[in-house]
Amino acid sequence: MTQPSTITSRFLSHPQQLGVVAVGFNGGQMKKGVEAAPMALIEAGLLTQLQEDLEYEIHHDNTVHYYENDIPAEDPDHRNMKKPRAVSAVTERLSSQVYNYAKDGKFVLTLGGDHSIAIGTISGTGKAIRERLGREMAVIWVDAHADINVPEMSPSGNIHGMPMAFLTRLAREERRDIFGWLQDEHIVNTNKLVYIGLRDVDRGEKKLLREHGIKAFSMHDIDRYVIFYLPSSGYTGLPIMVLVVLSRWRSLISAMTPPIHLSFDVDALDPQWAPSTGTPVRGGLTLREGDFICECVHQTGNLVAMDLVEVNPSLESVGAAETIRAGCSLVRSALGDTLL
Ligand SMILES: NC(=[NH2+])NCCC[C@H](N)C(=O)O
Repeated sequence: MTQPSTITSRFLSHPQQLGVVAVGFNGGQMKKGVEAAPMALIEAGLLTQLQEDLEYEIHHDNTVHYYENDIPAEDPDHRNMKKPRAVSAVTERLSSQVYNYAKDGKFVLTLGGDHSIAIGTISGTGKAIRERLGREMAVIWVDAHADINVPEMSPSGNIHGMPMAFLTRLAREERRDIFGWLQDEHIVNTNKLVYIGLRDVDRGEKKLLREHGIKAFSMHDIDRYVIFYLPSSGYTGLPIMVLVVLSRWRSLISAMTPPIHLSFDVDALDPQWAPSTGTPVRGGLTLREGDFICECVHQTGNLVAMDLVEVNPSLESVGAAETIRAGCSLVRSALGDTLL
């Protein structure tokens, strides 16, 4: 039915080896259920598909990590952050789990969990890439939200809205137990960050994106290419968006020759395709557009790691299965599955 990827990986020494980390963590936000996503994705057959159809050699401890022993009993708010010590301890542990796979030149796939876990995954791959290749990694963040709130300006205090602020050092904290463990080797340069799919960006975040010249393709950008190119062509919307965004993207990506960590929040998809998520926002990507982004990123040959986050199977009874299926599809596309 399918076959392994034909794309040559530019940065992995063992591109067919897949390190998988299953992170059942929900402490970056307040809704229960997101911790069940890794098990739901695995039960839906994701790892089997990667192994059997795409011929990956899976390295997984067959455990969903809930990090119970890392979560402190007492965790009062700090600088407007909720559960700061828990998120810090879990992401610190996760960072070394991801690093251990990435340092061997394996691809690392992390199944979340809420998006706060990206503090762990991206810091772990970033450190390994610096050590292995002596270069900085780029991050493609596909999401309805920018998740770059500095704690004081966050409207919710939920850390899943802040990971990119800590990872770029726009937010800093000296306390070791509250992200003070993040070192230079873990950090992402703001000029190596690209957003896709944004449509719910807080006021303070908009200011940060502007001030730091952070590249972002919002849903407006995706719509614009469709509308501009539609009248002059016989194609329907999607292929045109594909053509235009692809060409925009190709140059962006070749300019961005660094290794890429793809952090995909399922809420980048429209709730029509992925309703079972904690902070859904209407007007998002179709499933095909999401898959297409993943396919393009795979085709660069630069991809070294992927996170899939914010699937929450308990929020919707009917929509949960659909959201899980969409999540599986995104991961397969990023790992080289093709339609033909
Ligand atoms: N990963 C997510 N779903 N993030 C949603 C963040 C929502 C809002 N911007 C906040 O900071 O609270």
